[in-house]
Amino acid sequence: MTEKSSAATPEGAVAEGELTALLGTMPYAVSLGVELEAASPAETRGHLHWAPERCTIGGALHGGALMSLADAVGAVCAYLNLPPGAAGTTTVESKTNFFRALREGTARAVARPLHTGRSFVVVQTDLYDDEGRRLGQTTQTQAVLLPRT
Ligand SMILES: CC(C)(COP(=O)(O)OP(=O)(O)OC[C@H]1O[C@@H](n2cnc3c(N)ncnc32)[C@H](O)[C@@H]1OP(=O)(O)O)[C@@H](O)C(=O)NCCC(=O)NCCSC(=O)Cc1ccccc1
Repeated sequence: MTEKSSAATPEGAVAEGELTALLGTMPYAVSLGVELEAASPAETRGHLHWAPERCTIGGALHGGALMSLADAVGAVCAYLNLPPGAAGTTTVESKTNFFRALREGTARAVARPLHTGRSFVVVQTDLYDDEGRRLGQTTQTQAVLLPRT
């Protein structure tokens, strides 16, 4: 995410009516089918429904799709934790463990900040199935982008 909008302040949650516009700053996530449910600095939630065209062999949701879900939800969480004066954020590192395959239902992402610094925001995103079983976990590092002069 490279542009600050007036949709939210780092102190507060994003209004429900602003979630679509916020996700719309990431067209790839939108085209994949990621949906944003709630976004605040403390916790951001989103989901991606299982679909055959999002699968790899054996009907398992593709790992890249899960990473994309985690990255999009994590990026919003990082954005909401940017320090004053920041212009935006971008992913510079990401690591995912896949604990179980998703073959039906919905992958649900819950992102929380691990570290909010002047240079980097680190976000941990847990991925769950509809039964609350953990599908995986992503830890990503987001750079704090300053305005270009
Ligand atoms: C199977 C295993 C790898 C290992 O499981 P463990 O650590 O030993 O854990 P545990 O024993 O607790 O079992 C947990 C569940 O697994 C089931 N199960 C166990 N063994 C087998 C077996 N031999 N065969 C089948 N299933 C087996 C087991 O029944 C249980 O389910 P249940 O409770 O019965 O319903 C598991 O961690 C897994 O499926 N992870 C997700 C992998 C995944 O979906 N990756 C993404 C797609 S790849 C991709 O897209 C590439 C890519 C990536 C990134 C970017 C771009 C591209």
